[in-house]
Amino acid sequence: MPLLVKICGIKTMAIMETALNAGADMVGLVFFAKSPRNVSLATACTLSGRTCGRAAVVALTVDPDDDFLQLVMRDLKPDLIQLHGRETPERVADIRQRFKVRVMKAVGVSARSDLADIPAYAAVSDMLLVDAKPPKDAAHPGGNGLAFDWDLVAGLDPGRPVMLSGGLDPDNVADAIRRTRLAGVDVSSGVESAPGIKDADKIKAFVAAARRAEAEVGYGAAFAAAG
Ligand SMILES: O=C(O)c1ccccc1N[C@@H]1O[C@H](COP(=O)(O)O)[C@@H](O)[C@H]1O
Repeated sequence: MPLLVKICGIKTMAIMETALNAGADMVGLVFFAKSPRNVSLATACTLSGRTCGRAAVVALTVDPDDDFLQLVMRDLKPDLIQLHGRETPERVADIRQRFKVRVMKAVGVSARSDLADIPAYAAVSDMLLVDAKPPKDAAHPGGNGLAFDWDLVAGLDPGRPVMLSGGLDPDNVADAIRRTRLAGVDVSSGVESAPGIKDADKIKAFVAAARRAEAEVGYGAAFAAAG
């Protein structure tokens, strides 16, 4: 399978266009009021319209309630809901079933013991995202630009595609891909010039570096060989 590259926290048309032209497979729209990347539903719908099917639209939510999800599903119709809060496996299953939507559950990792929850989430999610566990006093559950020990998730295969995030940037993404060989990479802070301000050159550099590493590692080759 080809490597998936997600650019998260897009707020403007120009940056959406940059991410699409750079070759991002997934674009993330953040619905979290405390985030510098937060967008309104109306803005998200406008941004999403620009994709014209060139990338999957991901709605990033944190412990969303059903009323909010109903609006998101009615107006935005995202390809995927990213759940980046304290959603239990039961709640993930409930959202997936109730709203008939694909879900990607984020799991915070700082130690091997954090991987214990992965099988339960894999059983009820379409994809997983492993991210740095936020510090206890962090204002945000993600988007903190913090990396974790990638060796903890190297080759992780819970039966669902797993994306890597947390402190990735154009300079370290190739190493992260080589070391983990996960299904995809997701970035927010690492392609910004300031919190919430995306940098077009960094986005292009990030996607290019990820694609070079993808070719070097041979993503897709094993899949093709397997038939
Ligand atoms: O981006 C945010 O502001 C955000 C807010 C709340 C939850 C998650 C958020 N972002 C996600 O966090 C990871 C890591 O981001 P970073 O590259 O370390 O900044 C990524 O999946 C973002 O989608």
